[in-house]
Amino acid sequence: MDSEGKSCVSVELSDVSESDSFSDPAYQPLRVFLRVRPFSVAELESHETQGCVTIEDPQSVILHAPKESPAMKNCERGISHSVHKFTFSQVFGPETTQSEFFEGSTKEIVRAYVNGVNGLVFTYGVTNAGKTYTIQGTTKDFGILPRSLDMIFNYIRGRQYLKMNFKPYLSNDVKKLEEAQVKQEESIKATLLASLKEETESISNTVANTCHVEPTSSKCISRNLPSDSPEKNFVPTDTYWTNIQQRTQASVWVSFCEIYNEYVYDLLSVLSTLKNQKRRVLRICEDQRGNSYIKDLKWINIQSTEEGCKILKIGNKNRSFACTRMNEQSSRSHSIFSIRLLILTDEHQPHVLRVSELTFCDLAGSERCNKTQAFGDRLKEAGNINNSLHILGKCIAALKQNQNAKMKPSYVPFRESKLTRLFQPFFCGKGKVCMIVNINQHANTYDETLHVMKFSAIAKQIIQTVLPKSLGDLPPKLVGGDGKPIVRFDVNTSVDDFPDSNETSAEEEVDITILSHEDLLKTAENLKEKLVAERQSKLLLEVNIRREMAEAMFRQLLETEEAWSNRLEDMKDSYEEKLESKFEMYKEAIKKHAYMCAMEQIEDHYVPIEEFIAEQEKVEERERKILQLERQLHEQSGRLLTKGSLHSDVLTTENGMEADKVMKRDNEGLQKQCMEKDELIKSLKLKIQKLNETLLEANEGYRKMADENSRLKHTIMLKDQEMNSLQNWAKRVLELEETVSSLQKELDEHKKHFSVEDSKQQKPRRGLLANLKSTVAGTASTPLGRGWGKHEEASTSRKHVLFAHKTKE
Ligand SMILES: Nc1ncnc2c1ncn2[C@@H]1O[C@H](COP(=O)(O)OP(=O)(O)OP(=O)(O)O)[C@@H](O)[C@H]1O
Repeated sequence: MDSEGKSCVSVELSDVSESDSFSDPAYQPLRVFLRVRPFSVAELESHETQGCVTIEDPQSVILHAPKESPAMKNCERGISHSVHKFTFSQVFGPETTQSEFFEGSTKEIVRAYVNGVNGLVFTYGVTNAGKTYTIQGTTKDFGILPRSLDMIFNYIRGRQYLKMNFKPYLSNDVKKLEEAQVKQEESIKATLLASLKEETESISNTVANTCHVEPTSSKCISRNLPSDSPEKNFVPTDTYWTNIQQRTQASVWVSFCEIYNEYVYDLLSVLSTLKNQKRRVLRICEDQRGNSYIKDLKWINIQSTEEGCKILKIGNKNRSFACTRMNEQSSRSHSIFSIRLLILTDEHQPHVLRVSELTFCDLAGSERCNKTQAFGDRLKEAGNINNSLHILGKCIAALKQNQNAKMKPSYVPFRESKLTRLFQPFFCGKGKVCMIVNINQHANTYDETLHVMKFSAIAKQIIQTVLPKSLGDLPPKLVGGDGKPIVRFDVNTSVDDFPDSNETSAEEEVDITILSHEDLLKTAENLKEKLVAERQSKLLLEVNIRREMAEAMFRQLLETEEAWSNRLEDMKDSYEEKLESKFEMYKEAIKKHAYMCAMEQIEDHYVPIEEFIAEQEKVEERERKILQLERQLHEQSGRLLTKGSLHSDVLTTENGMEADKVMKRDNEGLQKQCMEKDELIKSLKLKIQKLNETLLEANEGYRKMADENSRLKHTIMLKDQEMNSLQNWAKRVLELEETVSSLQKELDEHKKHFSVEDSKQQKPRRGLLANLKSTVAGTASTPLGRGWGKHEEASTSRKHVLFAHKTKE
């Protein structure tokens, strides 16, 4: 890079060295990896712009803004840089294989996971950047998820607990199932796997290439991994495990769900073929330790990588099935695949030693809806995706800020979206997090990619996560088939150490009549907080949706205006062209007509000009002769008169008679010639007159053309006026925009007002019912309640205004 380029570089990670000091994975709770997708054959053939992404070294990458991109334009205006440098835990270039990527990114987390540390791996990036490819891979080249399953089964090989009577329960507990329940589990699993009949063959073949399934079907040995692969020689580092491994066994359970439009759906629920059957929405709850879990989510026991892959395929199938039915695109939802590893001890009388969870989340494409031109359902969908990713960004930014002891700790809004609620335990010190940033090298998605990189730059700066007091690190509980606690799994703890088994396990299942006064107050307080958070998130969502709607409408109006003005311009041009061509046509016709007339006349009376001149000269010559003869006649007569007086009358008479005869002859000849010439002159005058008439006709035609011309000019003027009225419309749209922003400010003020008023609401503690009543009444009568009502009215009136505008349109 030249010096000029260097001066343009904005280094996004100022504290790289600081985070590098935590190079020991044990101290690095969040690692951020970058994977750059290679160009596809089609992209290479279409000469997709290259050179936007340059990998500088294994930790850093440089983005160069392509020409004509908004980023480059901003750079030219001096608003931002054209070159950005980003650093990551590791950068994987386009040539990286799936195996190399797994080794370098996820393996560490799986190693910790089998030793009891929870893990979260999520992919982030724009659509088509390779997120799904990285997590799932292809049937020929597995992604990190099948590879992790393979590693887990390799690890527990020979120590696998094959019965299904210990099942994951709530967030971190285990349920011991009765015989009947075990049978039910087995039948659920069989039904689920049967739903993949047709694909079974191909999966078996593919997985057989990866795993060699032993007769028990529970043991799977990697074949596609090199013989010296660390997986094969993997030795648990956990000393505790090593000491007790002789009597430990492991049971693996998986779940697969998706978050679509802020609703959680189970992808392992067998869907009915009925067309109008709606998918069941699942709820996110919290256990008494504050850990989130998805209520009623299906957990399926798997006994090999092959089964895991089948479950993945079934979930994908259900996902795409639901998508086709609702006309969605798969990348419009966040998919979450979780693996729970139950470590059991004592073969004869098994107890659960610990439970660990590894979650893979394939986030929806992070592109913004402005680019996708979304409306209606698509806009709502994009709004929800944007919102959940935005809240994830807010949580990450808050976590980053809270690392700084000098700054006031800020609220981490985990509860504002389903996604962050589920991620919360991982970000709160309950495990390791690995963020995989996927990017492609397309110039046309450069701005989105830059946005993704900036997001990840903040995440990369998180070097320490929080552990709130409410999230105590209690060991898992064992409950019976009826859901009542049996024992808490701690080898050193007896059953007696545990409090009343009727403790609340999920917030929505609380029976308030059994709660003490203090607990009730706490519950009310919690509910109030949740209500506030819920309202805030809804408000935020509404503001976002409104803003995006307004933007979309404004864009649409601008486009309409542009289309109309283009149409007007086109019409103007075409009218002008038509006018010009008509005018030319008439001109040509007149010329032709005049020429034809002239030709006709010329044919009838054609006298070549030379002849005409010669004739004229002849006439002039003759006139001169006549004059000469007349002069001679006068002279003669004069002389005759003189002679007559001197000579005899006889002579005079004879000579005079002779001269008279000659003169008479000459005179007659000349008169004849004169008459002929007069005729010629008359015919020529006639010709000139006819030519004049033709000229008049041509003038008349020209006058008509001029009239037509002025009429068309008038039409153009009218169209100009129409265009002006459209421009007035555009101004009105701008005014609407301002109204929307002022409404937004109003909403913000309501929010502020609410939070101030809420903090004032401290009531004296009284009896149980009185407290509840006052809490409810207080909430209803708060300025927020009223403000909320007002806001509803305002929003309704705004809707009316918008509706009125739309009707006008
Ligand atoms: N590292 C890679 N090597 C080869 N091909 C890749 C790689 N990464 C992605 N691809 C290919 O690129 C295409 C898009 O990848 P993928 O579907 O994983 O993108 P995505 O980010 O999950 O998209 P979406 O958000 O729309 O679901 C696929 O055809 C995939 O096979």
